[in-house]
Amino acid sequence: MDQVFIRGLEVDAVIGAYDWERTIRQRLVVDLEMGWDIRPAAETDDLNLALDYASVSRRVLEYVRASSFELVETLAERLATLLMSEFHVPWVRLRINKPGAVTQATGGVGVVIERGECRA
Ligand SMILES: Nc1nc2c(c(=O)[nH]1)N=C([C@H](O)[C@@H](O)CO)CN2
Repeated sequence: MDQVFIRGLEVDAVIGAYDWERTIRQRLVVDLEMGWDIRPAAETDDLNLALDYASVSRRVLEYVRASSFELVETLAERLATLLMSEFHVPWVRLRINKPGAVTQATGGVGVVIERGECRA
């Protein structure tokens, strides 16, 4: 299946399991790959038939900024559910990187999840 992607979406949120983390905002970086048949949009050159990466980005930023979960796992699951229900995305691969969490992990730490069905 075709994909629409968003890479390196940076947003600050309350996220963390420890008491000190509940009082600060920390940087998260979100990467999304979303299954989407791009042919209807390509054939008509019509944004209404495309999965609008700008709209998705705005919604994800709004949701993450307002969230305050302890685990990146919880945030990842909620975001996947949101994308599938609000944007009718049939399949999503989602990475949440919390780059400041482990100083020695220079590439960051976090989770990658895939949800939904990726039809061929
Ligand atoms: N698998 C996870 N491990 C850890 C998480 C998490 O969300 N998922 N969170 C923490 C702490 O909040 C950490 O980021 C503080 O530095 C530890 N491990």
